[in-house]
Amino acid sequence: MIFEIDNVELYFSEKRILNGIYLKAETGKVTTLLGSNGSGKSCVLSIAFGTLIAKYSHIRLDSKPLLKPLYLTKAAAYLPQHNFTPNQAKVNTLFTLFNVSWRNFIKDYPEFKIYKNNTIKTLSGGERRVVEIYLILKKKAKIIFLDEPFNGVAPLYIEKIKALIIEEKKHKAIILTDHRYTEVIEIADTIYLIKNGCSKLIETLTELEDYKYLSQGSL
Ligand SMILES: Nc1ncnc2c1ncn2[C@@H]1O[C@H](COP(=O)(O)OP(=O)(O)OP(=O)(O)O)[C@@H](O)[C@H]1O
Repeated sequence: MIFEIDNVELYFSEKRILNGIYLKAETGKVTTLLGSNGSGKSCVLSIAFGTLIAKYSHIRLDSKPLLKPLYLTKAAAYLPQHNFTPNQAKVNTLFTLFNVSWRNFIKDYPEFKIYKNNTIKTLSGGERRVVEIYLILKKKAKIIFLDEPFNGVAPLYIEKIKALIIEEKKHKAIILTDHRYTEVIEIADTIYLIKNGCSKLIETLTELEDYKYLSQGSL
C-alpha cells in the first residue's frame, strides 16, 4: 500500500502552522518525520489519520483519493503522544480488544507476565507505553502512525521496539516521529524534516545540520 498526503494547509485561529506538506509512506518502509518542537509533526499525523481537520489536505491510498477519514477505513492504527488506554482496562482485556496475542507478547517481554490481570494504570509510565506501542504495532492495520514511541521508554525496550518496527514493516507502512533522532535515523528508510510549515525530503543526513534541525557536528 502507498499512502500519500499533500496540499496540507493548517491554521489555528489566524496562525498558519502547515502550508506545504508532502509525505509518502509505503509497505516495507519506515517513513519518519523530524522537526523542532511545535513544527507541526503531531498535526501532520493527526491530519493523516483523520482526527484533525485542516483547511486543505489531500490523501491518496494507492494513488486513489481518500474521501473519508482514514481512521474510518480501519486501514490504519495510531499511537498518540499520550496514553490512549483507559486507566481501568485490564492488560489482558486490551490484548483481546486489539486482537493481539498475549502469549506472543510475554514470549518477548516475559517480565510483563505478572501484569496480566492488572489494570493498565498500575504499570509504570514506561511499561504502559511499551504495552501501547506493542498493541498498535501488532494491530492488523496496513498503515501505522507512531507519535513519539521512544519517549519515556528505557534503552533496552527501545531496542526491542526498533526490532519490532523492522519486523512489522515487512507488511505495513510505518510512519513515525520522535525526538530521539539517532534511533529514528537508524530505522528510517525515508526522512522528512518539517520546517517553516513545509516538509523537506532529506537525502543526505548533513541536510539536518544545514536546515538547522541539528547543530553542526552532531552527526
Ligand atoms: N489545538 C490547538 N490549538 C491551537 N494551536 C495548536 C493546537 N494544536 C497544536 N497547536 C499548535 O500547532 C503547532 C504544531 O503543533 P504540533 O503538536 O503538531 O507540533 P510538534 O512538531 O508535534 O511538536 P513537539 O515536537 O513539541 O511535540 C504548535 O505551534 C502548537 O502550539
